[in-house]
Amino acid sequence: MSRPNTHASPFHHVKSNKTSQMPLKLERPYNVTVIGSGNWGTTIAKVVAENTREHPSCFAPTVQMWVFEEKIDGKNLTEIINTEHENVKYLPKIKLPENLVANPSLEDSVKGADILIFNIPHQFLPNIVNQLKPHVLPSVRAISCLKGFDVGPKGVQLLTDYITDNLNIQCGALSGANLATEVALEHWSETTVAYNLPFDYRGDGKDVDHRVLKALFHRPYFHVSVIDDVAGVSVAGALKNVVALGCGFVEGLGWGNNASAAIQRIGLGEIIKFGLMFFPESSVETYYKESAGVADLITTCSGGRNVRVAKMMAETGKSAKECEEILLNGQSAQGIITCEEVHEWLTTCDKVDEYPLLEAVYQIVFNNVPMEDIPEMIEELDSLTVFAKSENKPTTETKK
Ligand SMILES: NC(=O)c1ccc[n+]([C@@H]2O[C@H](COP(=O)([O-])OP(=O)(O)OC[C@H]3O[C@@H](n4cnc5c(N)ncnc54)[C@H](O)[C@@H]3O)[C@@H](O)[C@H]2O)c1
Ligand SMILES: O=P(O)(O)OC[C@H](O)CO
Repeated sequence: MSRPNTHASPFHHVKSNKTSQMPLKLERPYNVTVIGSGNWGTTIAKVVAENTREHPSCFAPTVQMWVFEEKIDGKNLTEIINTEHENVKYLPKIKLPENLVANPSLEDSVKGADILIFNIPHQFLPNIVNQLKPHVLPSVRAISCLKGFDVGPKGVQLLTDYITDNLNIQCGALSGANLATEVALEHWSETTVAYNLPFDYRGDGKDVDHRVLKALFHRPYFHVSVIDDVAGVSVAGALKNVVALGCGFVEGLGWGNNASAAIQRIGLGEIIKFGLMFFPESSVETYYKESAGVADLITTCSGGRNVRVAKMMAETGKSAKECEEILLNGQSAQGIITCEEVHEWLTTCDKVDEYPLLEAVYQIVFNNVPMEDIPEMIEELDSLTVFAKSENKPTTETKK
């Protein structure tokens, strides 16, 4: 079954040109804006600003970074970033390039931009996109670093498609095994960028393509692979956060590495199944070959914010929201919202039973189901004889 009512955007399905060995020559340098300045938003802005500074013939050196303004000890965060070159709240102790300019005005930050990089917790996307609508031309190209889905009248939608549909611009995705602090410290890692050329592609050297994106994101410490599979990259990035909550539960219960590995194995299976069922354009190879696939699952389940929040839930009995607030100082654990979106969608299409782990995480987070029940909740039911819990007598339940 694929998504009902999915809007067929005029943009999506053109295969991109491959990265070639020829030096990159553009008709003019592109202006780049990063929308968002949290833990990952600031890190990606740093990566990009280092590259724009190094390649002035391809990119205007100054990178605008839109900041959701807030006061830190009575001072505007934008002012602190622009004078101390540090995001003291969301990425402390990391020096930012001086050509990265924090801007509190969304409208002003995108003025003249050729490339927009979306990097905010995805619950804020609808509001941001609404504000941007009058200010973004269709010639602009975008990359989304967001993790999550939009579930609404169009069914389950990728956030890249949400951006395309609402702003009428082509949008790709960036995702990988990328804990922000490690990338910010310039420890080596890999990432995946997925992008398709739009139908109104203006031609080599006149538009954003795979080579431009590689030049924009690749650093000696941040190795970029550019592919076409926007759906695969997006599905893997969204769902691994839900799986990471499951890992946090078993870790917090003290069940050890074997239990965490079991959750990741089952999680990977459900991620691939979800991708192929609802986004059949995604490629199974992306889930196990790309950094955005299994590698991101592993790193997120080892040291991400979702695993930390879930572990604290197990250890303290506090709710997900309470733990997020206590642990993350304004940052967001996206798995909490994503498991709700996934539950809503699977309920709508009557497929909840086919995703026992994703559903178990939702039930634990939102309905206080005991996390100790995880093994029974995720038991694979296909052609198994299951013992009815209460009476301890065999029943035969077979998955529909
Ligand atoms: N942090 C990571 O390690 C990491 C790595 C890869 C991908 N991601 C993904 O990147 C995306 C952005 O994550 P992040 O870590 O940069 O954000 P974050 O979790 O640090 O969130 C904090 C940001 O949200 C902003 N914010 C708060 N209220 C807001 C509002 N009402 N409107 C708009 N913005 C508001 C804050 O100003 C701050 O910039 C997420 O989808 C996340 O899953 C994160
Ligand atoms: O800290 P998390 O759980 O939001 O995950 C971080 C990244 O997505 C890891 O690649």
